Amino acid sequence: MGGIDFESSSPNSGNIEKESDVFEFVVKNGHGVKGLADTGLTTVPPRYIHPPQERIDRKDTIDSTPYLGPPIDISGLLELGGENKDEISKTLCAAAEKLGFFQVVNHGVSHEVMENAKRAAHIFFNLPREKKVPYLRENSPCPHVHYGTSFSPEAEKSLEWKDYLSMVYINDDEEVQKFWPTECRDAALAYLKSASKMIHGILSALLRGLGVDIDESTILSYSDARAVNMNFYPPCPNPELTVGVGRHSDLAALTILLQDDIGGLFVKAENKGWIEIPPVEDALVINVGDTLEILSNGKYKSAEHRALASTTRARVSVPIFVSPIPPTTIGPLPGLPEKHGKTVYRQLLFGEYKDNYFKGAHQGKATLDFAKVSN
Ligand SMILES: O=C(O)CCC(=O)C(=O)O
Ligand SMILES: [Fe+2]
Repeated sequence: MGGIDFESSSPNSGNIEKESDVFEFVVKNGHGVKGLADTGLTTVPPRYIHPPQERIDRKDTIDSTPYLGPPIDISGLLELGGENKDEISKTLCAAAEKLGFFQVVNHGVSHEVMENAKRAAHIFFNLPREKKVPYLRENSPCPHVHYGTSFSPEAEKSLEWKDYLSMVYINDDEEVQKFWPTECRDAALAYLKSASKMIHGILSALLRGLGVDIDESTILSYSDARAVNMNFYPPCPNPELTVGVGRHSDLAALTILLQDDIGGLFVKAENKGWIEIPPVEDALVINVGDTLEILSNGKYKSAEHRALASTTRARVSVPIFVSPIPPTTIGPLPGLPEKHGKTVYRQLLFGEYKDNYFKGAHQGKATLDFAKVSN
């Protein structure tokens, strides 16, 4: 892992001692936290140090057994006339209700497709800065692709030890996809496409499992927009002082997360404590996002989660965020408030919810307050 190419970077590179220099170097000049890690620093700069209550310590986790079952084999859900469809659907609904996170196997995405997606993430983030800066939000040729670091650097007191690339997919419009970086376009598209059947199967099972009438076109409308993100957590000298991703719940209806073999994904279990979702070869992690919590009137949990960087290896994860498009109304499905005897969330546009979600720094589960009915 050599040093960074100071020649081609900013005028103040080579001197990133001051906090403002760190921000300039990592965020503004697009070196990312990868560029910072490559300088060979031995302690994280103050801007990366999180308050003690936000830091992640594996020793503080609680036993996952009551919350996280074994990976769920969903092959029967995806096959035509699959035998144990009902049983699988019930298992998925119970997991979405209990923790909001579960793992699936036999989901239709091949080992090769998953390996290629992770490899593409490593390839992209290992590119020289010059190849990545064209995708910074302010430079990006298309609103459907951007490269960045941390969640909302301008708004955050402490930054996340993470760079990411986000690629939005609406349909097979090659005009849009042609703006995705060539280094990861094919791998991201193959992953997205082979996950499609599983996404529909899981979303249908969860929505139908709510026990109210819902038609096929409504189910489909909640997954009209998909984004593949590639998260990159470079090796970190002090993972105990910083966070890879801070506490948040996802905006999406569903998230399909491909994590590598390093581990470090932690989920809050019913306010009892944090559990780690262990890497399982060929499994995908599925989690309920805020949108599905809202649609389900609070029955399914959009759990708070966060991620830890590793001292020795670069960790990658590749989530697919499955959402409606902005003009879609979200709110408890008709009939649910009556069934539950209460209305937890109001009806609002997904676009309104999204704008509020991205307004500032991560707020844990507080984002959901925006959609709560006022009492
Ligand atoms: O990297 C991970 O394991 C989690 C990433 C995550 O939570 C996200 O991208 O929303
Ligand atoms: Fe997340």
